[in-house]
Amino acid sequence: MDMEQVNSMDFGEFVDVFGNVIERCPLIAAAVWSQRPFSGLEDLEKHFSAFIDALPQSGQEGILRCHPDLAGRELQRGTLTAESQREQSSAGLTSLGAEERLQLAELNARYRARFGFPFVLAARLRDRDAVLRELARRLHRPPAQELRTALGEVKKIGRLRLADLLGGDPARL
Ligand SMILES: NC(=O)N[C@H]1NC(=O)NC1=O
Repeated sequence: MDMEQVNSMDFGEFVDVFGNVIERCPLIAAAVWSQRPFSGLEDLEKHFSAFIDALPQSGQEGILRCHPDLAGRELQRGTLTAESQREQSSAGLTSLGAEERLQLAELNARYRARFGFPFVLAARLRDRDAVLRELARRLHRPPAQELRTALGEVKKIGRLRLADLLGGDPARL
């Protein structure tokens, strides 16, 4: 898909294609569509990012709450989005042993109790040991700093998903 094709999409097509760039937040793609034409992948990514940055804290936390837990109930039930399933699988989270799954569930619950939103991290960029390490590390950080980090991870996930859709190199975004 090239930018000319992206820029010629009507609203419905655009939201169909880019609606899950930010997990379960098609509203963001709907808002970004009005900013077309886009000069390239980087430009498109900037618009997603700017929308997130412009939200009040309640909206930013809402975005985080739209994310499924890593190796959580949705994975067990098979109800993850296709993108999330692929990402969690690439970090080895779909093949955890019972003990690791329990450890992750316990840390996820502690994280959610402390911050009020789920632990979010770009799973494709880590293996399962790194996921556990990061979770244990971020659990103790000040809430304002943690919100910033978590939103940074949402943007990384979005950048990788955009690069998948547009055939770009995410490292060069
Ligand atoms: N909780 C969480 O980080 N979920 C996300 N991470 C990722 O890479 N895909 C997701 O759905």
